Amino acid sequence: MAPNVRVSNAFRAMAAIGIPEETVRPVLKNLLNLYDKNWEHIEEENYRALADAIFESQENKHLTQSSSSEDTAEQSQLLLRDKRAQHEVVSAEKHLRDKRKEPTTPRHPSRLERTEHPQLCPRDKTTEPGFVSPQTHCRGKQKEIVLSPQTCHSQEREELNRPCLRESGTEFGADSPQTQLKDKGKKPIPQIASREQISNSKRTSSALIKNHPYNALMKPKSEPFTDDIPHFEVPIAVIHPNDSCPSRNEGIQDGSEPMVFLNGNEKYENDGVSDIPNKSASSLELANISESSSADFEIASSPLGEVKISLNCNSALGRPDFHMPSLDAVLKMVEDKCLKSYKIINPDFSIMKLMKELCQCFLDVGTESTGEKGEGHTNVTPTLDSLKKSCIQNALGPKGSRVDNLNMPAGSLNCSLNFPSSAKDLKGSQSSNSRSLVVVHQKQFTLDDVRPLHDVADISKGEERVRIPLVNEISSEPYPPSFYYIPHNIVYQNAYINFSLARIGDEDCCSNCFGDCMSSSIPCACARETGGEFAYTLEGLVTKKFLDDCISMSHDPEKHNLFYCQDCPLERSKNEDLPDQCKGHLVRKFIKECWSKCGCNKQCGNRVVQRGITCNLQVFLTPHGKGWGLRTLEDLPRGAFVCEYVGEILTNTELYERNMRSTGNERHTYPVLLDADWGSEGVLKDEEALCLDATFYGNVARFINHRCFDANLVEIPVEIEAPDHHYYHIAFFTSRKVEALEELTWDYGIDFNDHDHPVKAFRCLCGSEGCRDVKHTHS
Ligand SMILES: C[S@@+](CC[C@H](N)C(=O)[O-])C[C@H]1O[C@@H](n2cnc3c(N)ncnc32)[C@H](O)[C@@H]1O
Repeated sequence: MAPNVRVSNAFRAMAAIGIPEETVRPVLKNLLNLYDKNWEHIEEENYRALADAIFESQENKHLTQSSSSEDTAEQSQLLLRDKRAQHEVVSAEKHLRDKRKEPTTPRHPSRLERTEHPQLCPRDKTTEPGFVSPQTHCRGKQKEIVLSPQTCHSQEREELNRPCLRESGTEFGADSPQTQLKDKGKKPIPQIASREQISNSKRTSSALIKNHPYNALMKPKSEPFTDDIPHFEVPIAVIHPNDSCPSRNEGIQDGSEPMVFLNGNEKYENDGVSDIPNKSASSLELANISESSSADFEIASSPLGEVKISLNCNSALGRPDFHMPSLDAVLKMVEDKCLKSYKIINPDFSIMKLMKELCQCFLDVGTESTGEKGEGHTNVTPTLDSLKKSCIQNALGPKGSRVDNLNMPAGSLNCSLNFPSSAKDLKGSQSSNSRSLVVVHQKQFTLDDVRPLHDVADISKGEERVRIPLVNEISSEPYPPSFYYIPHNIVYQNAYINFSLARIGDEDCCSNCFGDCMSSSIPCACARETGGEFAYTLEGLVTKKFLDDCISMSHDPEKHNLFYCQDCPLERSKNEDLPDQCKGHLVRKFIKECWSKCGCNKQCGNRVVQRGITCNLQVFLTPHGKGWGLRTLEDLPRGAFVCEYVGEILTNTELYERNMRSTGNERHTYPVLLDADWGSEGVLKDEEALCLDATFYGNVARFINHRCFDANLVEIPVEIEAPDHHYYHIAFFTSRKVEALEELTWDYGIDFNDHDHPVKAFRCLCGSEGCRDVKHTHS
């Protein structure tokens, strides 16, 4: 083969994995020199040697920040000689093949085109809103993590690993146990994947990244770092363990002596750090694991269990070319190195997880050495909780009093790791033992602990078109539990929703309409789903017939169609090997609203739910023990839209994982299953079997209390953006005329007599004559 063809082929192969020609060129040149123009070595295994050399040269470039291309070339040559034969490299061809594999999903037939669901049967309440997936098995699998011995420079950093979130229709990577489950049985992940490659792929196609083997490497967006806390910089105690990870090193730390160096089980003093100002072992413990003379690795902990990791790279000192690298770049490089050098193929691997493991190890070892670990009432919390505690600390005044209006941005749980002198004022949350190591008493810190208080003038914080005030006229209970107010649903992580315009066929939109579709004498294509008639009246209310049908479905589900999945996602996630039979899903009526591909305007009468809340609502403390509730401040006619049920969109498996992790008092709302139209989709994949959870992220609907039978709201599925019927909006409409100041209620569909249900139902205080919580009503 002619050399120029071979060069082009090499460029093409590298381009396929996202490496530009200008990056390839100098490395290829060096490689050819090194291999004496022996192309076979370069071409074998899909240019493995070349890709390897490029990655290493780039890593090296990051490390030294050498701007000279000659330097880079020299470094690549050096690296090439030292190249490890065992490295595995992404197969360029495979990657290219994967990239081409865009999933295509056929348009789903409209409801009218579909065949009717034949089976009729009594309703099973476990399929109702209020049903929480009952899976309970635990999947706490320990990861194998190998620490890279290579030195690197980093400032101290913390990251709070909040749940990964993305706006509906956008994609963030997976970084969760769910991914493990989802990817179960799939091929191992190729071991070199830069974050750029991932995000490039992401831009190419969200559908692609969904199924992309690299998606497990993508991490939730990092929180801002806290990187300049001077009192962490000098160690109080220094540990030199034999291991790189402080595993079971039974070192003894003596809190009465602030400067204690530990080497394995040996203890010796070091005067060099004894005069650290403003330090006290009771407020801060710090271990320094010095692996080599070139780098120090420090871990600090506070009495609250907060842990800070710091890497000091001595070799950087005195180098004129050194500049502070971006932490993201450092983390990315370490992840890449770990993946390449140590062949870590756990799809969940991330350097932040490794750091957290490290913190956990640090605390484990620390508390183990006190001899107090293992008692049922104590627990050393991992970094996440520690950080949260730090936030609480910041939220408290000098004597532990709450500081109102803590200025913490919504959407951020991150906070700096400060150790205020009042740390000890947090009585009950922690204690120090005689050696000043910290034992944190088991306390479940929830969102309530870390979120700022609500804005009583508008609980939506300006997110809605109307203000939604909060009042408490009956007790001193100050605020409802904290949550993030979101006006629109947000995908938690793995839920698959495709909002692409290309998927909306001509029969699913009215591109030829203009102005208000309702003013036309002939209903447009968007009315097709509702039998050729709009579900809304000219006044914007749900039509009587449509509303009656929906209310009847809610009251007497057994009189309506239930669809039985052949392979029910709910049962599948309970027991993958031997799933139970589907318990049935109610086939509900849909409203289909006009949307962006339609020619009408935003004021079109067939756009009600998407315009958001328009009536005046108020969150209030209910008088009879139901907690907070929602009421209207104005009279509402029958069929009026009140609000949507907004929350995180989770897959059924994710909900199961969440339920497994949640503690009883953490759950404030009921997840709602979006199973109304599962029958139209054939066998649903887990990422298509969706539900909403408004516990942590939600809107005002999370305050709507349950009422058996005669609730004044009814929920109606509304299709807006996605013609795929596994995703729709849940909208609440009034089922009758509601007067100002009446509490708004909704029938959660709970079967209070189902004592086998994994989620214990609350004691119903709805007061309805037809209350289904018979045992409690009559006791
Ligand atoms: C979606 S939340 C409603 C808002 C809630 N009351 C609050 O204070 O945040 C559901 C929870 O409210 C309470 N709740 C709702 N309806 C109730 C009822 N009819 N009787 C008693 N408690 C009720 C239960 O604790 C339930 O778990």
